Amino acid sequence: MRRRLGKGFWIASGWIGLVLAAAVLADLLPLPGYDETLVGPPQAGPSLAHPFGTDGLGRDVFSRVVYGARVSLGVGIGAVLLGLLIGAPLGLLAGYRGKATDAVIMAVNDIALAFPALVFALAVVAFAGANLRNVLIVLGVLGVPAWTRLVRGTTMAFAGREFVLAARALGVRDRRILWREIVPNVSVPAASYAFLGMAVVIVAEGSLAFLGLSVQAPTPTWGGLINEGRTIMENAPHLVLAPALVMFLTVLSFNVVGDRLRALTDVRQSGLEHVRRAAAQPLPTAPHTPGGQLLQVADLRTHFVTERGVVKAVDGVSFTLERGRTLAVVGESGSGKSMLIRSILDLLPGAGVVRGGKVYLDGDDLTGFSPKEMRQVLGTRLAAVFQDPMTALNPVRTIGTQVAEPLRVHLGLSGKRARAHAAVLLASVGIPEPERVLRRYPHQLSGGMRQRVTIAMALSCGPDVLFADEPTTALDVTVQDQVLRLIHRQRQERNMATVLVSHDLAVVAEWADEVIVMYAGKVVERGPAADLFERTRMPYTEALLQSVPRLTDPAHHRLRVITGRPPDLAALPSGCAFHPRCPYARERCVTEAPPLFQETREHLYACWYPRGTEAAVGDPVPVALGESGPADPVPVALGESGPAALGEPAAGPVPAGTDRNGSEPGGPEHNGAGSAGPDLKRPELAGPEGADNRGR
Ligand SMILES: Nc1ncnc2c1ncn2[C@@H]1O[C@H](COP(=O)(O)OP(=O)(O)OP(=O)(O)O)[C@@H](O)[C@H]1O
Repeated sequence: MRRRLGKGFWIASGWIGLVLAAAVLADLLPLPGYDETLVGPPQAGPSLAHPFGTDGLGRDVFSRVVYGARVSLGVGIGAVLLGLLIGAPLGLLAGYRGKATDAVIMAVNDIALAFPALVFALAVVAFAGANLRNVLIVLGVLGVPAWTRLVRGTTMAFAGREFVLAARALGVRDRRILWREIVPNVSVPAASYAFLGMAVVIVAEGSLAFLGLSVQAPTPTWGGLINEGRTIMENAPHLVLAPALVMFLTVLSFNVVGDRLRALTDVRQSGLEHVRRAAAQPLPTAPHTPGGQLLQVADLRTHFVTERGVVKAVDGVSFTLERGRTLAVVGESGSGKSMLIRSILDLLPGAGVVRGGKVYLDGDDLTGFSPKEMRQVLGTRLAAVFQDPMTALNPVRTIGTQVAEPLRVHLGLSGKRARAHAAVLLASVGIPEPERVLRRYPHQLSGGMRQRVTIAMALSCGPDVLFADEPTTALDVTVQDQVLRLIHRQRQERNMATVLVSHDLAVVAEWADEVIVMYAGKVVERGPAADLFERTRMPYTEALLQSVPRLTDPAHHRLRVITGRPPDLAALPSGCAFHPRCPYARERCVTEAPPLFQETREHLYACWYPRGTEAAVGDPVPVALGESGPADPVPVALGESGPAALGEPAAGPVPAGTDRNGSEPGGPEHNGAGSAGPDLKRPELAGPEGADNRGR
């Protein structure tokens, strides 16, 4: 810290400390009184007895500058504290609550900012009387809008960070999140701004004093001293130079300290697109009766109302999950994987977002839960691990306080017992010397250790379902496997269900029982992992599989990529959203969006011309030459939200050339595995087949 702050910071801090100490201890210092006349010859220059000389009445200027510091620093510190006390809570509220609260607070704030501050200060002080209290109040109140703006911006940036999301996913109350997660992080930029603000207030007070509108004589102030000396400046320049120099050095020091503290903070925007505050209508909800599954998601939709239009980040996703199983969600970046998880956990960003559909946990309709009820579920029955363990942990709190948090919140353990339990938890996820790790800060641990900590936190209250959103993306490859093994082992030991978001198909092939492939917010293929990889039907899934690098590829082999760009979710192409990138697209794909068809009871796909079936016979046919092709498949009776989507058998016939029981279709045209299927049996990607060859 010392090295990063630099020498300038320490010199400036030293100067501020010196001036502050002199101002506070002035009465104890061996100084003549600030209003004691003729302690030396009038207008005498600096000497040993009077380092800053004397003024026209023979008063000691050094003593007057020291006592003047009381007013300048007193007003500086007092006004900044006043602005902070009013502005910071308003900023926290606006930044954390968002929506209407933010709109109202910021509208009032913007009006306040439009006032010409100094003119306002002059008018108020002239009217109410020039004294220390009035000057302090006026300058303090004038600082409120800037404080509100600063704290609001910082709060917003941190409210979108993963450690806040993680705290929310643990069911921690808003007030506690504000105090424990946001305030400590806001305090560093706030401290920086406080120093910069003090410099501004000292100058403002000096200006008022110079105009005779601050504390009145005989109490000296720096601005007042400069004003006094101005008239005899030609004969005694030290009368102006001494207080001006001290004031200059003090203001400079406050600026240097504030600036160095600011450089320590790296508050970036959350990266979320700007969302228009539109009065979005709730999406209709599909009627559905829950069955006996642990987690059931029915027709889940998450739409963002943005300036570019409605972004359908999640659009009608349905699936079910049993205890002890792992469901993998795969897809390119931006396909809606994370939003699906956040939508299930009800952890969506506030403004402009609408959610529809149903989420059932053990038969309980979570979509009907109040925020308070949802907080009881998060952390206890549902838990989440996020991508980057560095951002998922609060950098300014020790591991111990963070791991103990859910234990205190949900299990009501006392500080000591929570800490003891936290050590046991850390040990259970393979962290050596847990007691020592509890005292550490996140940056003192390796990436793998940090992710183990977040997993321990997520598992602390024994959740039924663990959501792991790309838990290994930010980790070294050597650590990735350990973390996935850990999640897998914990899943087995605790009989949890796991939802694993990943874009790494090798990981999915190794660890998942079931797979959902997402494209443009929709499920385009879904089924048991082995079945889906062996009998890939959707060309997008096939393309994803083909783009996985293989150890058997020759050296300098060009990686296969999915051509084209992922679609703009606010302006999706007509028909099948994948058709502009699909080498097999025909006319029907351009005009009609395919529903989900059944390959087997569990294996569903959204494609008019699925791979490895008669419908896909022959070479790719260009869109322009298209026709609707042979043997149209028959959609699942109720689309994704229907019973088949939730594990019940579908009505209606199955596509020609396919087998509802999932047996291998015959005939030379059936490659049976899509073109990518056999690759998944490669030892380097999938390992030996079978549901549980992973009992590590
Ligand atoms: N606040 C928001 N406003 C508008 N659109 C958003 C917002 N948040 C996310 N989106 C959009 O939702 C889509 C899905 O995002 P999501 O984060 O779920 O993708 P992802 O598949 O998890 O990608 P990645 O693998 O990169 O994390 C993206 O296109 C994104 O632009």
